[in-house]
Amino acid sequence: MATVFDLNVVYMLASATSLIVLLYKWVFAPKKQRTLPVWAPIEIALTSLIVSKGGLAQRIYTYVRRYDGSLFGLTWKHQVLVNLPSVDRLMSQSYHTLNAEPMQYTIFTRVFGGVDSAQLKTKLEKSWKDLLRPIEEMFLNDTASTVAIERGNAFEKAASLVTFSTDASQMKRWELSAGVKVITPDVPEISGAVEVNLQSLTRDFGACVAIPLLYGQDFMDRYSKLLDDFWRFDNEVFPLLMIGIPTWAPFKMMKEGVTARSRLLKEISGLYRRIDQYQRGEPVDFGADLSDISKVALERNKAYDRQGWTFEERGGGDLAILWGQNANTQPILFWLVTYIYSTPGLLGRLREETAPYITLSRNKPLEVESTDLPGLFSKCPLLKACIFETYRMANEATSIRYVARPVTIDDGTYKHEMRPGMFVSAPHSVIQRDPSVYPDPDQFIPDRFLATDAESGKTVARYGRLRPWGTGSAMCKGRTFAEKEIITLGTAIISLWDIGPADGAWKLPTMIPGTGVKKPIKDIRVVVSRRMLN
Ligand code: HEM
Repeated sequence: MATVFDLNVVYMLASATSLIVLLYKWVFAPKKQRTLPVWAPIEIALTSLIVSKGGLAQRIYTYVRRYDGSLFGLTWKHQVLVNLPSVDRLMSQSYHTLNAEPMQYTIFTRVFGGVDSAQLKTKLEKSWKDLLRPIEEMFLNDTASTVAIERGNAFEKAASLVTFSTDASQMKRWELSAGVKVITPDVPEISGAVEVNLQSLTRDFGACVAIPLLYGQDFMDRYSKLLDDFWRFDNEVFPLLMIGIPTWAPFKMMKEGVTARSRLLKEISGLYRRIDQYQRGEPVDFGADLSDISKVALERNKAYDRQGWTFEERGGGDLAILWGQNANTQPILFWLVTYIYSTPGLLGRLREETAPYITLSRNKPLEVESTDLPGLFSKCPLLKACIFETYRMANEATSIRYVARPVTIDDGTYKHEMRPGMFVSAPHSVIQRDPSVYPDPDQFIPDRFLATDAESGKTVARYGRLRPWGTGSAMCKGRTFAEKEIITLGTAIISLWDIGPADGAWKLPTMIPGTGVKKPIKDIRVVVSRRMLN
């Protein structure tokens, strides 16, 4: 009897063990699949939170994690590298070892509407470098990015940041979602005042300057819902899709966001159809004017064409670029403007610093007559420090790579062997609110990024440990343009406008995680009036 019982137990244990082994293999075993696990973004967010808060949660996590040292994560498939000292060196490995392309394919198919298939994967692999090259040529190259910024006419547009109009047909595009309320009308000698939603106004203003540089003015004018659709997609469905929530999930936010994405995809693929007609010398749909379309879009169309991308696929491929160009830059502009106006004394210091590089008209209303953009970009350390401090407060950059070949991570006293098939992520923002790195981390203190250059003795802004653009060879390809855009638009706004809180005192909104840059939980109501020179 006892033997039968023992055998039963043995059989049960054997079956349970086999089941566990099978399940383990199914969940954790190496697979050929080269997409980021859906739970990895949650693991990155939770790890960053737990590690920055410390305490019991961190002790438990440290105990149950799979590796030691700077590596956090429960499975071999994905590891989060927290404050790894050698992270820059590790991420600078060639793409044969650490590859960013599988991550891009993941976002492309999970978020930007690409339909996962072996053919699409091959198309992306074969086109990836040709699709990135034109972006590097326009957005990373120093001269080309300055030329692009000049073409954007930001100072001229900024003179109409608010038009003091209540008639939508007379308003500028960036005012349309800003809840404009005219408080006092604008007359020649006394500036009017309008109450607006600052986030909406600044981010749409930035998008209206940037998007035509990429896709031409006709695209903006033809697609009247572009900005609403873009922000709805970015704010509402991007994070949900990234963690694998299906597009059919029955809630309003998903439904509306997916509809907005469908329109974006349709409009961008329509644009690429027109670009294709234009390049082939065929009649262009609607007789659209494509004379100001960027070389980026023209070159990308040729790259898509070489690998036989359909126009629908081109729509998804370029939604990624439209998103990359705007999703971080415009919210950073909003936070920068908010911090400049709400930090006592800062506006005056910045107006003084930037004054030598802009000539203001003495006429009313105030306008910028001429600018010295190279001077603005290279000789305004305080403004740059303000932008760095804004990144520190609001930006959450992460570098995610696929391990394509075995690699050893050098982690001080530890050495970790990473095997092909896994993903590693470096959330660079973990230190951004650490008081041992940045004293008074919740205060906006731009001067912390200023230093004296040992050779020239001049004051310069230095990034230090901040990594807003990620790191390594897949670091942001739009960073030169983005920084110049933020400097230019920020300067244009502070030179021409006074902005104050609508209810008498600045109260900065709580920040909530976004898709890179944090969002305000609620927009801020402000009063905008013309700057009056004495
Ligand atoms: C403040 C604005 C911006 C921020 C904070 C930002 C940040 C980032 C970050 C953190 C990455 C990932 C880097 C990594 O994996 O290590 C990235 C990638 C990228 N960004 Fe930006 N970005 C900004 C603006 C732009 C602009 C204006 C463009 C222009 C189109 C752009 C294009 C790209 C592209 C193409 C990549 C992928 C690079 C690759 O995989 O090789 N970004 N960006």
